[in-house]
Amino acid sequence: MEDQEEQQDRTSDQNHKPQDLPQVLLLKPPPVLSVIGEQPFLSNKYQFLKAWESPLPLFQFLTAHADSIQAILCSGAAPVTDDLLQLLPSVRLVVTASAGTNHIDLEACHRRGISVTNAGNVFSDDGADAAVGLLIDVLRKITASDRYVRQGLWVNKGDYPLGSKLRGKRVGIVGLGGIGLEIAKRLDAFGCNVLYNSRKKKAHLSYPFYSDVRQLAANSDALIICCALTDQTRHMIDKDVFSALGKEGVIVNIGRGAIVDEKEMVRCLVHGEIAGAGLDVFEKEPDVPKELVELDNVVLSPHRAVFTPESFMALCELVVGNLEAFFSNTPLLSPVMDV
Ligand SMILES: O=CC(=O)O
Repeated sequence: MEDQEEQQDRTSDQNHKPQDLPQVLLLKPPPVLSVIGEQPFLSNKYQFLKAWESPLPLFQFLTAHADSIQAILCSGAAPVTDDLLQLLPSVRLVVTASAGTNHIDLEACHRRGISVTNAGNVFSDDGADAAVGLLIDVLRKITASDRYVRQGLWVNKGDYPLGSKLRGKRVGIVGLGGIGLEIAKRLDAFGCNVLYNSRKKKAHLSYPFYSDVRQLAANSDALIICCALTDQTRHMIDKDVFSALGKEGVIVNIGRGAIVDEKEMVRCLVHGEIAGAGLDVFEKEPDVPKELVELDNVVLSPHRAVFTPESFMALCELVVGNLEAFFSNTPLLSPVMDV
């Protein structure tokens, strides 16, 4: 026999015709949807409107639904610009399925009274694991020596050159947010000396703070970039930072490609002005400068540092939680901006 409460719930669900429900716009499928599927996101409080499934040109599609779209679910693949928001006057919430918010015009959201949520801390562990993994890989030449063995060079050419020890290294973390703090914890356990640069000194932490990223680089053997991409941080890791890091220095970037002056980084790597790099992010993804592909002291990864099925499950709960909170007028779970 069917549970009576459930039957009542279903009856009340049926009273909402989908066309009556407020709509959540998706311009492109965020990666979490492709991995987890749509089922966990379904609700009787809102309806997903998937732009890519419509035969209409985007502009027409958006104007047709302009009054009913109250929220946008986005990811880095589909920017939320002022022009887009201009077309959608009923939008009051932007939920991004990412930690980074550089694809959202935050100033326009603020001006238009639109709240924004992100992935909060759900990616912190995986992001930190990947960052430390890339650092160890570059220092100990793990994927490079894997290639050496697979190509039969161990037999033909002899022993592979030694890598460098992690313990005792001075590692400068650029951006001590959720991911940066998890990186610091892991590096503590590996016996590294952690130092950091951040917007502000964290009063409760004893790691040495450097307000100038060049000074941080000058005192570090490796730099790990995990800050947000903003107007202030774009190309912050430049020629001067690389020269301060020096010939033995290693850079790891799991933040955003454009935080680093990529041309300059490639030049420094090609000329041996820094020792190596572990890179999950690039300026023009998915394009990776061909020089990097040819360098054995560079480890490359396709912007996957923070993604695991487990982190996607947690993200799914958070996204649904934020949408449910918004539509039931309760506090958002991971606000970046709550207006
Ligand atoms: O890069 C991934 C994210 O910002 O979540």
